[in-house]
Amino acid sequence: MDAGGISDLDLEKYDADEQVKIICLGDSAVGKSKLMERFLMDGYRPQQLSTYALTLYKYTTTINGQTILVDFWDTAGQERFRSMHPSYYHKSHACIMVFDVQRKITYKNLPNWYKELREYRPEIPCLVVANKIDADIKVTQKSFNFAKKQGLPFYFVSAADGTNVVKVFKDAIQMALSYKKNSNDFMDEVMRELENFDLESKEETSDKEEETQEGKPDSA
Ligand SMILES: Nc1nc2c(ncn2[C@@H]2O[C@H](COP(=O)(O)OP(=O)(O)OP(=O)(O)O)[C@@H](O)[C@H]2O)c(=O)[nH]1
Ligand SMILES: [Mg+2]
Repeated sequence: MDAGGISDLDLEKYDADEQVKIICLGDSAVGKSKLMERFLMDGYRPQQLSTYALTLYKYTTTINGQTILVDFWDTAGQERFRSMHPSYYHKSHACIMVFDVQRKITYKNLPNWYKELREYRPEIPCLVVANKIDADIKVTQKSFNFAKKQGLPFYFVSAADGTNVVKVFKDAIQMALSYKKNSNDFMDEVMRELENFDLESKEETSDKEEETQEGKPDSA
């Protein structure tokens, strides 16, 4: 909208039929940037320094003959301070909230992220993503009930091997679009689909099994 200097990317905007903004939330090092990179470049570089500047990824896709421009926002490492600048949330249409299945603390912090999200964006679709399942596939049998309690769609993913990454981002785009169009149809459809989802069926295991290596940082 605010075209200062018009770059090639800005020009795309004017050709797009629809434009949505999708934000990513979650503790540091849960894999937010890797997930974006995985989806956008279908590649994965195992080592990278934390993000220190806000990164905006532009993605164009065609859905039902319409050109959709998606702005994916990745954080500036502000999450270390447990709070994002309000402009991060401004006019966003969907949120991908990520935790690391190998570090329980990142799961425990989800309610804080969710609370802040809802202060700024009470209604936007929010997808909960359990990342790094490649490190130990058994985690998909543990119960992570936060999403269920809040009535949010939940996905087990891996930025490392790509499991479910495309699914999450495609669903996020669809939900962002339907939010913008003020319809809950797609959201309902996804919730129904996820209820029958294979991995989800094993979720009623005990809370104990949720214990992982709490506080253990990823080795660099
Ligand atoms: N095993 C495994 N490691 C991953 C996966 N995704 C990310 N990582 C690793 O986790 C670390 C953090 O990933 P980032 O994508 O930088 O995490 P981030 O959430 O963007 O972190 P900040 O930018 O600091 O907020 C990196 O060392 C990645 O290589 C995954 O799916 N599996
Ligand atoms: Mg990052």
